[in-house]
Amino acid sequence: MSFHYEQQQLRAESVVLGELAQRFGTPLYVYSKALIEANWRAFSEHWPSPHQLCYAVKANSNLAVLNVLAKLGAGFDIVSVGELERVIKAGGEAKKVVFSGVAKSAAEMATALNYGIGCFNVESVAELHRLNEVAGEHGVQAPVSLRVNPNVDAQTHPYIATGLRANKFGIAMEQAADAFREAASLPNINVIGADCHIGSQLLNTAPFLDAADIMLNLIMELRSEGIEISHLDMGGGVGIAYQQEQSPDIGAYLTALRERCERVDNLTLMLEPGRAIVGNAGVLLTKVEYLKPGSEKQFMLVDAGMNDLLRPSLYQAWHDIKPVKQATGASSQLYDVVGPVCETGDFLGHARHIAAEQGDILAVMNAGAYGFTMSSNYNSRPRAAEIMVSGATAHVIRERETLQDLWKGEQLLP
Ligand SMILES: Cc1ncc(COP(=O)(O)O)c(C=O)c1O
Ligand SMILES: N[C@@H](CCCC[NH3+])C(=O)O
Repeated sequence: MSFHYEQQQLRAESVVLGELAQRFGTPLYVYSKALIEANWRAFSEHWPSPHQLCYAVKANSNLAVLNVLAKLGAGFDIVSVGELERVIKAGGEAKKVVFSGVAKSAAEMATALNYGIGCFNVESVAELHRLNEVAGEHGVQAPVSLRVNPNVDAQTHPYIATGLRANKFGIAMEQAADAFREAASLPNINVIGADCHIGSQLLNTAPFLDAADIMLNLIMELRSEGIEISHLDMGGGVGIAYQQEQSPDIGAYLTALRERCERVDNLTLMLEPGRAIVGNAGVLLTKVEYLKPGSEKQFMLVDAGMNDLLRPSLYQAWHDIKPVKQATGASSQLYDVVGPVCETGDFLGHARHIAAEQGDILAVMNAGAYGFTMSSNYNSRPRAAEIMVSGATAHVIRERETLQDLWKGEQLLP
């Protein structure tokens, strides 16, 4: 299944990636439907009842991806009205949506209330008051969970750690109980949950379990005061193997989490996985434009850049880079694989041994999460097309942007 070589050709399920590059051009994102489904089931099959899994839409928000997950019964974690509208368009149910994000506007709150979303994950007391007002204007009570910042070190890249005191996310642990009391006193707020999300790409599950203990203690304290928290949402963050790391065993993690939660009665558990669902289910195909022997290094110049896949430039993230055809005759050499964007920081991989020559197609692996969703039009580069493979069939799920798309809405002065 998924991405593998067969007769020296890299395939997505049974589709040859080199043929997709020829048919649809590059740069090209390609996803495996079967792998997305298998990743989802790794969570849902280990997850106790009552439960709700909310896929984090920011990881990959293509409508086809959301639709595949909606059909498996997924809920969704969103951070904007744009993501909410995508979920609805893709057939997701508003009541299974949780709305995270530190700076929700009043207009976004109103739209979410109109759709009847499942829960607002509120991240500050100021936001709580705004939501109370907006809900009042709509004559409804807003279902609310407060996002707590448990001050646990996620042991991940500093840009994607979110659960430390110094981070902007959630309500500080020291202030959390008071914030819940305040929430419970507001007429248009219905406090139903508590949540946290300590960071992304965690390879060790111990910080999640530490955070769960902290959250469970808080929930017990609040319940003893009559504040009936009915769900605990532990966010996303489960990491994947980009290099040779050992990724967490989902079953073991969920079992450990479940055992901890058993000490609180009638508590619904929720999770918001993103990367673990789509990360390894996508690749970015790119063509070698030139080989350039420098005086110090050799460069492999490819047609995908930091605007297509930002992770290496932003986090020094490592993605494996493989030729889609093995044994082409090219000899393996050491290259910096760099893109066409006018930035020294525009690279896909440094110091890689690759056997490829001009015109060959490479696959940048594990690019299904935070790949296309973080892409941009920098240097006036149209964004890539996206393909979803299912068995032997390749479906275009997003057309390549055209040059006309680039200046849509722009106006010359009169
Ligand atoms: C609130 C929230 N939930 C879920 C996620 C998904 O995280 P991941 O893709 O690491 O599972 C994120 C992103 O880090 C997030 O900010
Ligand atoms: N964008 C990040 C993950 C951050 C998730 C947002 N909370 C990445 O590519 O790894």
